[in-house]
Amino acid sequence: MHPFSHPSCADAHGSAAGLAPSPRRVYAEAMKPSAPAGAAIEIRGLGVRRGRRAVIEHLDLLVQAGRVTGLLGPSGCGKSTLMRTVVGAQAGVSGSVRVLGEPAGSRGLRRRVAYATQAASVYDDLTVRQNLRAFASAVGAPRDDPERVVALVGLESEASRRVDALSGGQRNRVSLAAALLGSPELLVLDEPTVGLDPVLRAELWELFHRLADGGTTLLVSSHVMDEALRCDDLLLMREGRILTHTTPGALMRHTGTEDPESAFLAVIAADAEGPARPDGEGRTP
Ligand SMILES: Nc1ncnc2c1ncn2[C@@H]1O[C@H](COP(=O)(O)OP(=O)(O)OP(=O)(O)O)[C@@H](O)[C@H]1O
Repeated sequence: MHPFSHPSCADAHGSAAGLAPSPRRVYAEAMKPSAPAGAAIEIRGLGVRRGRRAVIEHLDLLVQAGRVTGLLGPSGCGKSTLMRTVVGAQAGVSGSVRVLGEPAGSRGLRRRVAYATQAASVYDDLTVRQNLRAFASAVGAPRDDPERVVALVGLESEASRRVDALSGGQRNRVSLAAALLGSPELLVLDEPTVGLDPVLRAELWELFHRLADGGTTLLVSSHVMDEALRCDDLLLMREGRILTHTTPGALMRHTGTEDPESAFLAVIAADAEGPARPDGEGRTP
């Protein structure tokens, strides 16, 4: 994996065959995102145990290639665990997790997948440029790639500064820049916009979409529900489950709410209405 490193079907809700669809089924069908061909991440029957706890159980998920998929949910719901699983860095995993057509964590994915963790993994006693040169060499990125990625994350004026002299948000952007080295096909970014002001946050989301337009797949976590509106596809997660896999537009339309926070609450309420039916009418494509 890249040094950073590169280091669902959600619930089923439906009516019995031959009967008019229930409101819950209509809701579930409407919440399905558009499904362009090609899944970058395919997860079947995932379970993850951390210590004695089952943190994720029976999770199925397809993440479409070339899109920005947001993974949103409250603190402790399992976002980081799911991301670590996708990059092959999580122990205690059962089920099938395939990434770009290969088992998660395979050697063949080393340079194709990049992961930026919540805590910036950079050398404090090196400058931004020195950090990026070191990581570029580790992943076999082109020689001029450090300058390219520094510009992408808007850190040109800090490139000669030591990382320990940077703010928390700037350090995180160094980490993000490192993940961009070598132009990986899948970027897994754990809360990349934490600690950033609104302008920088908006710029980073623009960057994510530019990368996706160029064919990169991005899985981006956040616990700030407002960021949901910036994603192409949305995964709303709670207590180790994907409650729904949708798009921002469909989420707002079908919950009839005016803000993502209320929409999330509406999804939780709908989920609590009844048990899922194992009839394949899931919300995930
Ligand atoms: N090392 C660990 N050992 C045992 N349980 C853990 C460990 N790390 C996390 N957990 C538990 O796993 C669950 C999921 O944690 P995870 O870090 O994946 O959540 P998260 O949604 O990313 O949270 P946050 O937004 O706060 O980062 C939590 O209940 C947490 O307590």
